[in-house]
Amino acid sequence: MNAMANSRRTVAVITGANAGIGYALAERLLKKSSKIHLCLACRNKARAEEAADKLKQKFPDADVDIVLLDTSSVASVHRAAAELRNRYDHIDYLYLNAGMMKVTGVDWGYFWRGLFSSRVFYMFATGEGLLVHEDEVTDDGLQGVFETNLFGHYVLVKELEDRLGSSASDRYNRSQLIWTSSSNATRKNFSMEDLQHEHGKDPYSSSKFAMDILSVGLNDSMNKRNVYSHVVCPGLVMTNLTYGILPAWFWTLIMPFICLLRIFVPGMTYSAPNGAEALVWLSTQDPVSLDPQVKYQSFCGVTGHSYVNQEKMSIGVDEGQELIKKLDEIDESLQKKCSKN
Ligand SMILES: NC(=O)C1=CN([C@@H]2O[C@H](COP(=O)(O)OP(=O)(O)OC[C@H]3O[C@@H](n4cnc5c(N)ncnc54)[C@H](OP(=O)(O)O)[C@@H]3O)[C@@H](O)[C@H]2O)C=CC1
Ligand SMILES: CC(C)CCC[C@@H](C)[C@H]1CC[C@H]2C3=C(CC[C@]12C)[C@@]1(C)CCC(=O)C[C@@H]1CC3
Repeated sequence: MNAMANSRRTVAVITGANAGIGYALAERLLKKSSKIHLCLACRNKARAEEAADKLKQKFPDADVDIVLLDTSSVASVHRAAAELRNRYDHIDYLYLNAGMMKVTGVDWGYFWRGLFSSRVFYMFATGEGLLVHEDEVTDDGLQGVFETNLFGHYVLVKELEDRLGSSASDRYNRSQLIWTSSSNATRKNFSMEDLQHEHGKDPYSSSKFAMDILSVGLNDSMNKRNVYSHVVCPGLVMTNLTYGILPAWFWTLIMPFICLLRIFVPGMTYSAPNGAEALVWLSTQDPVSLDPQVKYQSFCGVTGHSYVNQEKMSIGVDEGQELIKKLDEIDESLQKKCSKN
């Protein structure tokens, strides 16, 4: 039995919920059950309020609130976690969805070569090697993509630990961590020795692969407390993130081509509600029955119907443990730095 079927109120917190996939997820969860309490965890107050108002207009009975959270700042994550602990004694679904990617261009030479090669469909499905990335350093002194996509979320999970899951005896008090990962996550862009991807060319892919490893590690350490972690790949979705790569008018122009491409590349979900399919589906599943080594992908048929596909990952539990140890070290060193200042 999952939390939806429980009589106490079901609480879902979604990071990056004011736009794109996070907002579509919020809408779809409310459509499915008006009883769910949603908390939109967003970095910008005006954008968060606008999203909450829009949801309340569409679902007048909905129970929606906001919390300010910037995953690129550990201080903000601590404040948000304290606020969430204050408001809720239990969180059923924690969607770790906020994310960013800084792209300066598309490698069109690589694209055209790929178009006439055997890796053409893989290229469209993953975008591997097609984008030219840049990164920044945050006020915490960490790499921006790493902190925003992964580390800030990890600290949030740690800070909310006593609001997640339960003692093993109360089997209904389960929590699910649902991470928005990506098909772009590849092992070859990740190194335990360069966790923040200071020296590499694809910080986004690195952060998403680290997310896949982290999820496996969290299952190992948290399943006994009834906390289950899973990664999702929403496919290629038209959001502010993709409009940062190519303009909206271009994506609209090639929409028929993208829909046709679904014959070979079903991850071309295109719309945010389609992209949210696997995120919604996971909330309906008994997490105990799910495989921690599977990535849940939102797929779409040519006619536009979305469905969930499961892709086996190949990640060792030892890798998960090692990553957690390294993230804890970064967390401790930041805390030391804070206490000195
Ligand atoms: N679009 C796609 O094709 C794919 C997206 N994804 C992933 O899906 C997730 C959602 O992205 P998507 O909806 O596409 O993109 P959007 O840019 O539309 O949404 C991203 C959300 O994350 C928020 N966000 C960004 N940085 C921070 C931060 N530092 N602190 C808190 N919130 C932040 C944004 O807030 P704000 O509005 O204030 O900027 C926004 O709400 C990301 O993790 C992305 O990597 C994965 C695969 C494919
Ligand atoms: C004619 C067009 C379809 C050409 C577009 C080429 C590329 C810009 C895109 C092809 C595959 C896309 C892709 C992403 C970004 C845009 C592409 C590279 C992502 C990397 C976006 C973020 C993700 O998390 C995964 C996406 C995979 C596919």
